[in-house]
Amino acid sequence: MSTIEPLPDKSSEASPGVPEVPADVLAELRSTWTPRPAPDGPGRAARHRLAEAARRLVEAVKLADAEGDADALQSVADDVSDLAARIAALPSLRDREPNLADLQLHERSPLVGAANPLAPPMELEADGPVIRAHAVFNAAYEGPLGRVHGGYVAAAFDEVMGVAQSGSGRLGMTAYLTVRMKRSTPLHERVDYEAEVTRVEGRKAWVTARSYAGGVLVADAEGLFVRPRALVLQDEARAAGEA
Ligand SMILES: CCCCC/C=C\C/C=C\C/C=C\C/C=C\CCCC(=O)SCCNC(=O)CCNC(=O)[C@H](O)C(C)(C)COP(=O)(O)OP(=O)(O)OC[C@H]1O[C@@H](n2cnc3c(N)ncnc32)[C@H](O)[C@@H]1OP(=O)(O)O
Repeated sequence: MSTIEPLPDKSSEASPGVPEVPADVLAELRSTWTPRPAPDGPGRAARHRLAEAARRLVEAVKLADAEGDADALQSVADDVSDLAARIAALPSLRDREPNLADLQLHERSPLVGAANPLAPPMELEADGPVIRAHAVFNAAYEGPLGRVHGGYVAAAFDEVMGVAQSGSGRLGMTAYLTVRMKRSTPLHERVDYEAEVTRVEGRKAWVTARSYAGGVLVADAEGLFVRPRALVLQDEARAAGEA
């Protein structure tokens, strides 16, 4: 894979670098995302299958030709509408407290969630300090013809970098994300991502990432993740309680 110059560091302060994160802390944070667990029962496996079928449905709808048979389109619109009503009538997550498996990113996220039909889904993998990911974007993600929409290019980076920030030892929210789109991100072929923390300062973590198609760099990104003040206060209260 080609390497690139890192994006410019927007801070004028001296870089304190990335502190060593204790292995157990890192493992606990990372275990939330990688590896993707097998479904914890037949209900979850069926839900994943449903999401996969819905992905195919969305792509097929996106590609349905308005110049084709209008009656057939009306007819399937009725069917899909009925289907949506049938699914909505099933027991819903709105009706109970979610459990841990429901809350996991790889279950619910719009990028990596196996149960979320909006997710390609991306696959994540921890490789030491680096988070790697890959995805194939179907026709539903098309922006410029044959290429991934720039908003999804950025969203995919946010996800991978959001997970990579666990390399800082604490989790924050995306404060800014800068994506440099050097080439178009192609549809229908595997796109690879890598992301890592480059610098940590208090509750701020800077993360950089790159994406590749066919081994060629297509985009890179820099982001700042900030642990919200309220959570830092909770961390401090917990640490004081444990002391
Ligand atoms: C709940 C957070 C922790 C959990 C993390 C999230 C999910 C975890 C669960 C599973 C997910 C795991 C991986 C996630 C995968 C994908 C991640 C996606 C993450 C997101 O998709 S998340 C949604 C989009 N995201 C937002 O919805 C943020 C909205 N926003 C805020 O919630 C606040 O804005 C916040 C919290 C960012 C800061 O608020 P705050 O009050 O705690 O802190 P404050 O403003 O004082 O800033 C403190 C210091 O950061 C500097 N600073 C702040 N913002 C800056 C900026 N933009 N540029 C440059 N510097 C900035 C200040 O200048 C100051 O610097 P200094 O201390 O040096 O003066």
